[in-house]
Amino acid sequence: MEHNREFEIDGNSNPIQISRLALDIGGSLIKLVYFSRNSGDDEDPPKDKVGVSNGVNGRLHFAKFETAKINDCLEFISANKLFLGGECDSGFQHQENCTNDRRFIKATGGGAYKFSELFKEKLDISLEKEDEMDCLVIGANFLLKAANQEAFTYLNGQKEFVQIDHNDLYPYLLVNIGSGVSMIKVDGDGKYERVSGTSVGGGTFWGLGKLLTKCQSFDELLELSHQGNNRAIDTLVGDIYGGMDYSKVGLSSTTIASSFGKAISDNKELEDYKPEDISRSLLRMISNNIGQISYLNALRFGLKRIFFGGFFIRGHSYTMDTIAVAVHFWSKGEAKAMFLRHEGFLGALGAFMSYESPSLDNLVVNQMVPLPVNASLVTDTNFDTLKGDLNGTESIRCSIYRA
Ligand SMILES: Nc1ncnc2c1ncn2[C@@H]1O[C@H](COP(=O)(O)OP(=O)(O)O)[C@@H](O)[C@H]1O
Ligand SMILES: CC(C)(COP(=O)(O)O)[C@@H](O)C(=O)NCCC(=O)O
Repeated sequence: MEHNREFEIDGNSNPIQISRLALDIGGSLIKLVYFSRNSGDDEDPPKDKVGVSNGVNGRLHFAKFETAKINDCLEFISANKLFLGGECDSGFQHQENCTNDRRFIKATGGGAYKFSELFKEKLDISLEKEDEMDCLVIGANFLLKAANQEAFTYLNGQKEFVQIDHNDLYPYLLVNIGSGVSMIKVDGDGKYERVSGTSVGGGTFWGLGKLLTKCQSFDELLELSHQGNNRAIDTLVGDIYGGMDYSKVGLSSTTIASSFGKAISDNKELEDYKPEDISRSLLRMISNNIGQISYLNALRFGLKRIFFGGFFIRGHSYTMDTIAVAVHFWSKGEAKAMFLRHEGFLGALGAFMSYESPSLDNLVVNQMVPLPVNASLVTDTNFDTLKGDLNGTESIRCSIYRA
């Protein structure tokens, strides 16, 4: 995947190369965000007040790898020269006066510490570490302000994009469902507090699911859940109340009373249960639990909007519906669960935005234009495109210009 990286930015003869790469190396996945200019993006570059072009059109690319396969990621970075392979640091290179500066790329997540030596050894790159919570919030705030058709609600199978009023964005609760779950109260740019979390997160679904179903990949486990019936293994209120509701406390007979509860009484072994039913029940249990804890934290701080990020969700309808129903049910409709198109890339985007580029001061990323409509619907099938190829990249057209 070669990028054309030589082009004019200010109308004079100084070709400037831009190719920024930022990483979020988490407990399960490595997320990459990188900017490059493709030949088809040279029309109508951003201009300053006197009409001189002061920016560049290009694309933000999003890609991910399993952290366990970090060598594949290193190979991808090297093969595509995403760190520029040049002599300059931070991915910005003004060819005339480019000196052989220390090469570094911005990285966040625990892996930025754990794999720092590996990047140095394999690619001769230093990882410049950015705080994980800082990056999550920067990434979320950026997307909620810069990208249209980013946030959406999903309830009873209905997906609706939400237009966010920038003046009414804060406060909100950001719930990042990764290997574990962080819950962050966001009051403004750089103003946030991690108010809670839980270790029952995406890694729990993947880890327990792998143990109980023998699935070898997350995608296989998620695919299984489509076909499953959680009632084959969950104990419902009706199973306990002889088919009746427990109406006095508002529990219908079809409400789950105990996840995996049937495994107690049935005289069955693990092998006697269908893997798809186990996957479905596990997904429901974990999603419902996160929905409830998220609502309780929103209630604690009087927050009405909860944005869910992290790669656990994957635009998966059952996951989103379960979380949204849990928030709606427990808040009696007061709080609203919302999801993000670029849910898993919040941290990597935040790291991307943290570059300070001496050669191009005040560089800002302006309005991001989402992919054509046919690619904007976040449905399971759309994510299949990412599912099939872990290096699957999506890209968004955007412009970068001097403020
Ligand atoms: N292709 C995938 N491979 C592995 N895990 C995936 C994949 N897609 C979604 N997931 C889920 O996303 C979680 C990781 O989400 P992420 O936001 O990347 O967190 P982290 O930063 O901890 O890696 C995994 O634990 C798993 O539940
Ligand atoms: C430690 C972490 C912030 C790391 O982030 P991740 O790689 O899971 O995205 C996250 O796993 C987490 O918040 N775990 C839950 C810790 C708790 O019980 O609050």
